[in-house]
Amino acid sequence: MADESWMVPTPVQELVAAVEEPPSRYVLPEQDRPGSPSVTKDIPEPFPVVDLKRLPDDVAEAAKLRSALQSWGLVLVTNHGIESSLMHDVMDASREFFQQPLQERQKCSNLIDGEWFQVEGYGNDPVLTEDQILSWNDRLRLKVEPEDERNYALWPKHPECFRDVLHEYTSKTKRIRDDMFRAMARILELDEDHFISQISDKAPAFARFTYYPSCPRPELVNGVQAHSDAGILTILLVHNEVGGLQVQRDGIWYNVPPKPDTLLINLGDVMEIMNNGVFKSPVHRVLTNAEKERLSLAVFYGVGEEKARELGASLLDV
Ligand SMILES: O=C(O)CCC(=O)C(=O)O
Ligand SMILES: [Fe+2]
Repeated sequence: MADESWMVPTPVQELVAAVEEPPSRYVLPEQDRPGSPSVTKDIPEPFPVVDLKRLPDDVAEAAKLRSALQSWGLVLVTNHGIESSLMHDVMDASREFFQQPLQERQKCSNLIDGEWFQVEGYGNDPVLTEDQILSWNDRLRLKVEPEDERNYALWPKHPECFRDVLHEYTSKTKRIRDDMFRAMARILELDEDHFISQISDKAPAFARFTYYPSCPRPELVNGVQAHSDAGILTILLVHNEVGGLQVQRDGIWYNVPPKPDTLLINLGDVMEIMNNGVFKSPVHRVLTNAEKERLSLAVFYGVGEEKARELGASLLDV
């Protein structure tokens, strides 16, 4: 039988302990490496930070949001309704999960029979071809919406609070999603419920916890390869403000500065289609770091397959 072990790489967390250099499967072709030859800059100040609670009544705040979504497709939000203690709790729970021995983490594995990828669970993203360049991260991906489709068998049992904390966190991010929908509809002079009414109660959402171990040669690899998110919008929380996220515009990569207690919201491809391209779905990537590990939690909101098909969007992760 053909050797198909390439389909199931060793978790990066285990790899780092064993190698001094990233293995060739992680090394980017020269032209795609961070910093070369493309230019990297810091996002020009002031980077858009929007107060979510003030959006409905404050024209200046809404103008900031419009400009951020038109020029970057992403925005940092404050006053979003998630207490800083809950932000810490969800990240601590995630860190505790990744700190467990491999055998424990694999109880949530995204492989069926140790071989076939499923969309949920712990591991790496699907490896589709033998020459695919791998990303320097391990992740845990869980369906959080609709709630009755959660597969709790894949949710970590340790730490014990994991389930409750993630539930509380995602019930709040859903409210943020809806606040953003209403704000975008108002900006576009549509009925306030325009976007909300198009999204069914059965629309899916996934939480993705990503762990980026520190990398001995960050200039050779990507933490996450360049991509745009497929769905409607993504709400991102980064632990301890470790940088690394970059967004591309006009061929230039810009560093996105993380800020304490803020969430980063970026739009996805389906949203770009739904608003006729006024607001962008940004191409972004994550770089690694020689000194620090990085931990993030992204909650991806989609429209569901039926609506995506109607809109002619890609059916992946919607
Ligand atoms: O970890 C991050 O900062 C972003 C990850 C990301 O872009 C993704 O998972 O789609
Ligand atoms: Fe992304």
